[in-house]
Amino acid sequence: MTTDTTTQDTAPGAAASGETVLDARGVTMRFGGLTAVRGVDLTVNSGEIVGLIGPNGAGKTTFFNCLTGLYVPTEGEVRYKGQVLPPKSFKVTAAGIARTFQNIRLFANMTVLENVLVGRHTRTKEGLWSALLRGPGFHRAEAASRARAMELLQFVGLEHKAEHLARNLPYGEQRKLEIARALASEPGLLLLDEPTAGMNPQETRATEELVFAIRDKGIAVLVIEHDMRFIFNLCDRVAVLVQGEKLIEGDSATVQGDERVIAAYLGEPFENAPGDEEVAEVEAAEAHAEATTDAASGKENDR
Ligand SMILES: Nc1ncnc2c1ncn2[C@@H]1O[C@H](COP(=O)(O)OP(=O)(O)OP(=O)(O)O)[C@@H](O)[C@H]1O
Repeated sequence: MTTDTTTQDTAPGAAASGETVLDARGVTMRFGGLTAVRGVDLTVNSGEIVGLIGPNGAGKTTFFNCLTGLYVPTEGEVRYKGQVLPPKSFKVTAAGIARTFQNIRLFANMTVLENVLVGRHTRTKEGLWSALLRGPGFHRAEAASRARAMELLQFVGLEHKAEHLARNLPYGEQRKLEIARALASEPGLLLLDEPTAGMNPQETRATEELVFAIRDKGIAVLVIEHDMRFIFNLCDRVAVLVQGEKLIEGDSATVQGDERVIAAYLGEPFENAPGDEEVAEVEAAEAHAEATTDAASGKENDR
C-alpha cells in the first residue's frame, strides 16, 4: 500500500481545500412508526475525515443510505458541493459520492481487476455502439480504464492479485478491494461503513494508513466504525448518533470526554439496579450450578 502522502496526484473528483463537500440538513428517515434518523445535520469539508459513531441500531447505516440515494429521506435535504442529490444511488455515485458496505458486496466470481473495472462504469463515456463495434475509441477507453484500475490496485496494495478471483481473497483484502472499487468512480467524498469490521489489529492499522492516504489525495471521508481507537486516531471530527439523533459533534478529545457519550455506550445505571452483594450471590449460585452439572456429566462419562 502507498502511504507516501506527499507525492500523490489529486483525484479528478477532489474538492478545493476547505470547500463544503457534503451538507446534510435535517435528515429524517421513518420506517412506518419507527424513526431511525431524526433531524440530523452533518457537513463534511474537503480535506476532512469525519467519523460517525453510535451504539448498535443508532441509525448510522440508515443515515448513510439517505446520503447515497438508497433511501429518500422522509424529511431533510442532502447537498453535494452545493447541488441537491438525486434520489438514485447510481446518480449519486456519478455526482461524486462513493461508498463501501458493512457487508462486503463484491462480485465474488469476477477477478480483482474486473471488480475495479465495474466500479469505473460511471466514468466511462463509451456507448453501446462503440462497445459492440469495438472500434479504436473503445479500445483506447478500455486500455485507459485498465491502467487506472491497476493504479488503484497498486494504491491499496493489491496489484499482485489483479487476476485472482475476488472470492479467494482473505477477508481484509476483500475490504481493500471494496475501497479500490469505490475509488474507481473518482469520488470527491468516500463513505466507509465499518471498514475494519472483522480485521486483526495489523489490518486495522493498515486501513488507517490507507484512509489517511485517500484523504491526502483530496478525497473527503466519512466513516462509520465501532472501533473507537481507530475512529479517534483517524478523524478530524466525530459525530455521535444515539437513537437516531445527533448527540454531540466535535474533535476526538471532546467526544471521548463527554459523559453523555460514555453513558450512551455503557448504558446508564438504572434505578434499583442490583448492588455488589446481589451480584456476588447470583455469581455464587451460578458457580454452584455449574459445578453440580459438571459432576453429573462426569458420572455419565464414567459409566
Ligand atoms: N429498511 C428498514 N426497515 C425498517 N427498519 C429499519 C430498516 N433499516 C433500519 N431499520 C431500523 O432502524 C434502526 C437503525 O438501524 P441502522 O442499521 O441504521 O443502525 P446502525 O447504527 O447502523 O446499527 P449498527 O451499528 O448495528 O449497524 C434500527 O432500529 C433498525 O432496526
